[in-house]
Amino acid sequence: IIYNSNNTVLPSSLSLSCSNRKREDILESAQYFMGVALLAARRSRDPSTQVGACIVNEEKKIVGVGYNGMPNGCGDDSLPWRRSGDNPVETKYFYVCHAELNAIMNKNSADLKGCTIYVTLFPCNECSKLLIQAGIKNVIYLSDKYHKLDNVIASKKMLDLAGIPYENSFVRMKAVG
Ligand SMILES: O=c1ccn([C@H]2C[C@H](O)[C@@H](COP(=O)(O)O)O2)c(=O)[nH]1
Ligand SMILES: [Zn+2]
Repeated sequence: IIYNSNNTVLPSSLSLSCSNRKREDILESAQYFMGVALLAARRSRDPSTQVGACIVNEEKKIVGVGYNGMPNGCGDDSLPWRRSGDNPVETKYFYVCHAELNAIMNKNSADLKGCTIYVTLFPCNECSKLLIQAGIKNVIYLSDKYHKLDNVIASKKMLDLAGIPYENSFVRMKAVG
């Protein structure tokens, strides 16, 4: 049975021609997984940078999704979202849980060995430590806007030493076509 967008059943002749038509614009899997990461990022309350992460296992099944947000139970607006202040305790950086951390904590499988993470921002040094220790084997990222910051330089150093490749998703999609 085929339904149209109003949830009414289509006549059989129409449904036949619809179901026979080959769809040309299906999402390639890397686009799909980064799309899930981008959608997760839209849940973030961070006013300046919203990050989403989607962890995928070797069978290409999503096993964890997360976005940057304040720790559970801390309230949506009880902690500051400011980037700067006289005292670092008044900024977000001591509190916010990174998207990668949340994706790992949200995992629905026993472990993450051999998984790939799709993440909208290049992982910081703390997240790369988590990814390495969790057994993640690949990082696909979208933005590298903080590539000049020491934490990202350190992050890449650790990923390199651990033999974990990282790839920009635009480059990857071009290669896949
Ligand atoms: O690996 C990372 C690095 C950063 N984030 C989050 C943490 C913050 O909420 C923002 C960065 O804020 P800026 O205002 O751009 O400094 O991104 C993350 O989730 N994962
Ligand atoms: Zn991080």
